[in-house]
Amino acid sequence: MTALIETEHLTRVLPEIIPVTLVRDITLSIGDNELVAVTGPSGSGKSSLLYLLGLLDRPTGGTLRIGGRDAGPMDERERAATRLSELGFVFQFHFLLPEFTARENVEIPMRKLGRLTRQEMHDRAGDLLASLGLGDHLDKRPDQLSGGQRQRVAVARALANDPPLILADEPTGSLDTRSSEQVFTILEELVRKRGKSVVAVTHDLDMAARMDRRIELVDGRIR
Ligand SMILES: Nc1ncnc2c1ncn2[C@@H]1O[C@H](COP(=O)(O)OP(=O)(O)OP(=O)(O)O)[C@@H](O)[C@H]1O
Repeated sequence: MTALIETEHLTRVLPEIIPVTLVRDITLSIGDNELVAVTGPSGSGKSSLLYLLGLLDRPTGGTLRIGGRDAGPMDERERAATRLSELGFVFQFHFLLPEFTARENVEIPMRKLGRLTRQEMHDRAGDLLASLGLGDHLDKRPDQLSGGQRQRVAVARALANDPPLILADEPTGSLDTRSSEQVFTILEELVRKRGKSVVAVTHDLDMAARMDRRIELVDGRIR
C-alpha cells in the first residue's frame, strides 16, 4: 500500500552565514489510519518537520513523496493544490478569519478547491461542525466562541476537503485541560472512527503515550 507521506533523508538547512540545520536526515513513513506523535525538546525541529511534511516549506536535501508522488518537482500551484486536497492543518492558534462565521470558515477550503456547489459546501460545513458538537454554533463568529470551540472549528476546517491526513502543530497547546481533552479525543476519533491519519506535534507526553507511534526529535534528527 502507498504511504500517505514518505521521506528519505529529508533535510532543511537555512542558508545563513553560519547555516542553521532545522531538520536533518529524516526518513519516515506515515501510513493510513495512524495517530502519530512528534515529540522532542523545544527547538528540536518539530514544527520545521511538520512544515516540510505539509508542503509549507521546501527541503534543501532528501526526498518527500505524498500520496506516492514526488513533491520535489512540484511547482507552487501543484503544491497548493496538493495541500488543499490531501492535507488538513490544525495549528496551536486557530487562525480562523474573524469576520466570517464558523460555517463560512469551514467553507473556505472547499471554495478554494472548487469541487462542490454552493449548497453542497453549505451543507457539508454544517454537517462537519455538527459532528464535532458545534451544531448550535454554525453562524457564530470566532469571537463568539470559546477557545475549545474555536479549535474544533479549526478541526472542521481541516476536514473540509476530506483529506486522508491531518497535520497538527500543538493543537491543544493554547487550551485549558478540559478543552485539550475534548480536542485530543476528536483527533483520536478521526483516526479510530473516520479512517484518517493524524500527525500531531505535542509537548504533552501523556498525550503522546496515547498515540500509536512516536517520532522523537533531538537537534533536528530522529532519536
Ligand atoms: N527562520 C529561522 N531562522 C533561524 N532559526 C530558526 C528559524 N526557524 C526555526 N529556527 C530554529 O530552528 C530550530 C527548530 O525550530 P522549530 O520551531 O522547528 O522547533 P520546535 O521543536 O517546533 O520547537 P518548539 O517546541 O519550541 O515549538 C529552533 O532552534 C529555532 O530557533
